[in-house]
Amino acid sequence: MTDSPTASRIVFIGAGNMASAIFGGMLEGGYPADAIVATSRSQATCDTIGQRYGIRTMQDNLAAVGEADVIVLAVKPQMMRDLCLSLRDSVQSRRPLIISVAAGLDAATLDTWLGGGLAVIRCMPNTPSLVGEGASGLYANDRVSDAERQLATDLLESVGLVEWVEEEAQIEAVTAISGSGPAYFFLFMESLEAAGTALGLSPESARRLALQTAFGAAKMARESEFDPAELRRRVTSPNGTTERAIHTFEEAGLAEIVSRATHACAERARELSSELGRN
Ligand SMILES: NC(=O)C1=CN([C@@H]2O[C@H](COP(=O)(O)OP(=O)(O)OC[C@H]3O[C@@H](n4cnc5c(N)ncnc54)[C@H](O)[C@@H]3O)[C@@H](O)[C@H]2O)C=CC1
Ligand SMILES: O=C(O)[C@@H]1CCC=N1
Repeated sequence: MTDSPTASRIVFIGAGNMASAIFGGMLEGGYPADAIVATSRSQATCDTIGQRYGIRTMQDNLAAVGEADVIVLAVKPQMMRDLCLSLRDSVQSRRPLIISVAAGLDAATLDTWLGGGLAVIRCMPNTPSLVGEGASGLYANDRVSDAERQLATDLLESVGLVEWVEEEAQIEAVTAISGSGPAYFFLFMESLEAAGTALGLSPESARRLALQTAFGAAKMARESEFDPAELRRRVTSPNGTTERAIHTFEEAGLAEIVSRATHACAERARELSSELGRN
């Protein structure tokens, strides 16, 4: 399969949004294309992905898995049980490292569906992986070796930040903050763009200003010696314009809204776990 003997052969099952964000980012980071395979049930998707990324694609999961060192399970949580059962025999004979990116499905359930006794890593990535700016939370079951942990770290670090958690339940918090988090920031950008348009800017101009401001603030917050609260204070002149806006956010309960939204997200991850893990 591969012309790159040192690179682990990674098979992505389910070449959708999240898988393509990760392998797209890995390729950008220099991972050899001939060591990555992605599968999809649709031949049209296989063709599109193959052309766009230059990796091998196939519809046949079993053929792909038969040559894998690492399998990244990247289908929707609701599809995962049937997928795992279909892979069970092949996975049991080859015993690759399993990395699941599915929200709400615990490692023990996945391991059981796959026949048991496997090294399973739960990963909660996010879509900015596509541009090398992802954030992934990882949890390993006790069969994962140090070398496999390092391999997973290397793979996910090639698309962004990696945070290991020691308790599997912490993956729900990761989901609530960074897994789903890009959508919160996109929502804020949408709102800022709409507000800019309502205030008289052209939609194009409002979008450019909103996006650049989000990017600039994130870059500054990441690179600065000061924390976000201090950076916010430095924008906020006493009795100035920002103060009026921040006051409006606070009066409307922004912190409470963020808390409720992230708790609802984590709760949905727990619900998925009990809905899907029961089978
Ligand atoms: N989209 C996101 O921001 C994030 C998604 N995730 C997780 O990633 C997983 C995938 O989500 P998305 O990429 O958003 O979904 P998606 O729907 O874009 O991708 C899933 C892909 O799997 C394919 N698929 C389904 N069954 C298959 C099978 N048996 N064999 C091969 N391919 C199959 C589908 O055709 C689809 O292309 C989910 O479990 C989700 O919880 C995790 C973190 C962030
Ligand atoms: O919305 C979802 O369920 C997935 C998991 C985290 C981000 N997207």
